Amino acid sequence: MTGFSIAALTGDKLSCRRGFKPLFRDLDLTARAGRALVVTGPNGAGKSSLLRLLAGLLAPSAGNVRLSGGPEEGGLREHLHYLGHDDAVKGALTVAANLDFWRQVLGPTGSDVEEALDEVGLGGLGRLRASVLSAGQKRRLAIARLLVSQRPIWILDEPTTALDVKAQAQFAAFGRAHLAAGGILVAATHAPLDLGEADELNLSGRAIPLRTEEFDS
Ligand SMILES: Nc1ncnc2c1ncn2[C@@H]1O[C@H](COP(=O)(O)OP(=O)(O)OP(=O)(O)O)[C@@H](O)[C@H]1O
Repeated sequence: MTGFSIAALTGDKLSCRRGFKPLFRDLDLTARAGRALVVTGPNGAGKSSLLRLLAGLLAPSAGNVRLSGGPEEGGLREHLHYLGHDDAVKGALTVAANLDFWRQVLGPTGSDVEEALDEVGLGGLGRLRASVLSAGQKRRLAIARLLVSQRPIWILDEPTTALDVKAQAQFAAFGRAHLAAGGILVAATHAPLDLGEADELNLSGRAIPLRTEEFDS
């Protein structure tokens, strides 16, 4: 992997609402190159919502997200990989065609398709229709997107869901290699990810209590 030059992804005074519900307010965070930021907290605490804010997929109700250092050109979205809960696998396409699609969309700057499938343990399955993959295999295919295009920022929502123990260890190795290359990695998780020394942002206790008038507005 090549070295990356973006120094940090920062959220300043972030506030978030989902529907009528305020989730958190005035949240400051920094994800630094070379050190994972792990977002934890109970179900419904707002981890996925925060990751969507950081990825530019959801607008904060206040505050902003910014990059420091790195190339001037391109917005945040051109520099990041976002893996949500949904694996974004098209069942009607083959495994290889799914990955090739993402390689073209995200930029073919990493491993080629066959290589990446081998790396995630899907070698030999490229010609299979993706609809027949198991849940863990679909997650492996989603993780292969991280390998076919080199992007400095990885924003990952529960990346090891459905992965067996070996695939979890493989994912951890990919994450550590990304960080060693100077990448930024933010992950929401309920389980340890084995990414080396990491910063933790725990959203429990940050939830804003609902007030009845918020149901009425
Ligand atoms: N599109 C939406 N519209 C309204 N409310 C939403 C929407 N998406 C999420 N929410 C609510 O926001 C809250 C936080 O959801 P979020 O998915 O961010 O939590 P989470 O911490 O990632 O949870 P989990 O650990 O269960 O994945 C939940 O109460 C959820 O119902």
